[in-house]
Amino acid sequence: MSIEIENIAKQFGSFTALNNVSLTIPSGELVALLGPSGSGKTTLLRIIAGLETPDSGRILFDGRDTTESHVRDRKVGFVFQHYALFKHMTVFDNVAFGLTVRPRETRPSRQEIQDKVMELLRLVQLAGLAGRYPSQLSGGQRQRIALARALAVEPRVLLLDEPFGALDAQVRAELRRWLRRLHDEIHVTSVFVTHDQEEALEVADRIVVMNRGNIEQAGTPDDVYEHPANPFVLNFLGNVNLFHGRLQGTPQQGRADNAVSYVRSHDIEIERGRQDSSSLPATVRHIQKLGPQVRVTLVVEGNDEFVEAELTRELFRTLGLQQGEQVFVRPRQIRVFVEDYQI
Ligand SMILES: Nc1ncnc2c1ncn2[C@@H]1O[C@H](COP(=O)(O)OP(=O)(O)OP(=O)(O)O)[C@@H](O)[C@H]1O
Repeated sequence: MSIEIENIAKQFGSFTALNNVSLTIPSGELVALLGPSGSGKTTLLRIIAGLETPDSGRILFDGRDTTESHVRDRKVGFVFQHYALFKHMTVFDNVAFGLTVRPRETRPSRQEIQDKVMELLRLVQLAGLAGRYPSQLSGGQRQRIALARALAVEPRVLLLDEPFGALDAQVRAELRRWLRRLHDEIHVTSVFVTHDQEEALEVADRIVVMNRGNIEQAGTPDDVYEHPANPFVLNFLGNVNLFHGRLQGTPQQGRADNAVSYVRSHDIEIERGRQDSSSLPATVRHIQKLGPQVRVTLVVEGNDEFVEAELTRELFRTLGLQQGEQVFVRPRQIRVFVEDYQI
């Protein structure tokens, strides 16, 4: 089912949580709402769900206005960060819950419920744990059960609010790959909230970058990463360096005086000798090893601007860099934005 978000605005007192937000989510897409804390992601998700009422604007499901319809009638499935499984019920009963509480006329038979729950447990790869209680599961398993429970009622839309937020990094990474595969199987239109750019880039068909109640950009992961619409998006999707009024002789030459050049840390090359005028002399200030990567902080000569470069360990070893050394930095890919924008 497609979702259209039309001019949604929401204030909390004098605070603008959503500022006339519009967005179309095609049927079957997996969309990430990505943004810093307080940018309005959860508020938008709750409005789509019908848990919150917008001050103005409409939400359409398959072209039909849902603004006035009750949460119950929207056929929305939810998964939240903190697993809200019923502690006193087994995994089986948790997943069956949405079906067993249906009024008698629409409730499936006992056998149908049994088949459906077991099918869902197989889908989330936990068929062997039907008899366990939530306290006997790991965090990742609980989230998969929460997802099976949300899917049991065959939602037309699945909404996930930081579903893996409370889990450790490794489980998170596993679960997001799993969610992607699951979505490829079931194709239910899904919207998930995250502040983790890696999660959004890896999982989503489309990323909606939010900031202060506005949508900064919506596009495929490649789009937003390769063609960020503004410095906010660029900065939110990776470490960047700013160069104010430097980098003469580079492609942005001749642009406005207030133009600022942005270069991602992994697009900064470090050279032993100066190749041409696009290299800037710099001193190595700090070296930090981060697993397979090495982050090198440098100070560009002539001003006090710090530049961060990210290199592979291999390249770092080849260069044999030492703290305090003089080298040259060359920005590989430069993006220029006129400075009327605050990150
Ligand atoms: N019921 C409420 N009453 C008052 N202010 C609220 C309410 N709900 C949200 N807000 C405020 O609206 C802003 C947006 O909140 P929201 O939860 O949508 O942000 P978010 O992008 O999901 O952030 P996070 O990643 O921290 O959950 C926040 O500043 C929050 O404090």
